Amino acid sequence: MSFTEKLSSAWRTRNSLLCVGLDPDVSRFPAHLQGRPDGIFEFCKSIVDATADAACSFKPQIAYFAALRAEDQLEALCKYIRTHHPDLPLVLDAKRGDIGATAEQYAREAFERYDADAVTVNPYMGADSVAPYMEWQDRGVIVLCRTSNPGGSDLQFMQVDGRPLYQHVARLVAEKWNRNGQCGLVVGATFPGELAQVRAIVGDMPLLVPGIGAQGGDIAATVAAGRDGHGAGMMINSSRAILYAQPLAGSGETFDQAARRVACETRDAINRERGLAAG
Ligand SMILES: O=c1ccn([C@@H]2O[C@H](COP(=O)(O)O)[C@@H](O)[C@H]2O)c(=O)[nH]1
Repeated sequence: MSFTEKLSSAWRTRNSLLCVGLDPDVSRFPAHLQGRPDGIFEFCKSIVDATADAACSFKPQIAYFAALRAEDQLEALCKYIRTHHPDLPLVLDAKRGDIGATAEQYAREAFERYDADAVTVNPYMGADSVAPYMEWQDRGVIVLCRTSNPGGSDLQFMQVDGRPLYQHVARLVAEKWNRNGQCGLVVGATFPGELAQVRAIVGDMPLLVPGIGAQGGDIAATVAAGRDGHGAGMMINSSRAILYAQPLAGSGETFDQAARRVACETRDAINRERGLAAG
């Protein structure tokens, strides 16, 4: 099954547009997982199991693993997700971009080593820098378009031939790069106006939408701007707000139970804006 088929199926069967981001920050782990050699894997595994039925996908961010020389734990986590939650797409957030020969190696890293269903890439180096990922026709290639951070405007808002650069990226991907129907775009929830512009350009292409939760993006505005013709079309990512959810005072909640509660609340808040019942 291709990435886009798997994602469409997950949207339907899980009744969720929530992508759970896996950005493990050891300093925020519960005490019993700090200092353990497998602590990153165990933390993420608990989050994955606790949130899987509220999610349409998982998105590990590679930097959090690589910075701690914990790529082996990322490998183990990816294998765990594919074995225990095989119906949920695994999006490796790596934001790669380089010349073709090097991109071939990055593609192998994402799709062989980690066996991800999709990877995020940077379009700045152009068509030949993304071509090696497209060779993996059953995998997704998710291209940065209008990122969620304020500094994204420095380049992405530059006017080129009367239109902001991010709109050229959206058009280029939709009209030229997406020959196999395997592409998606990253568009931040922090910019719903631009999200609506991108949706108008790319039709039903899947969008990875980070920026709700810790970055403060508005769920109602995000759903209104980014939904596709079927009321889906987005993986709306939340990482820190779910991973480090505070257990309710006096409730005895564990960290993963708190994460589950926030994930379910976030899924339900998204679904309310889609006009769907909670749960
Ligand atoms: O434009 C972008 C692209 C990627 N990200 C990534 O998404 C998560 C967001 O984490 P939160 O804790 O929910 O803020 C993180 O992995 C970023 O690297 C993004 O935020 N914006």
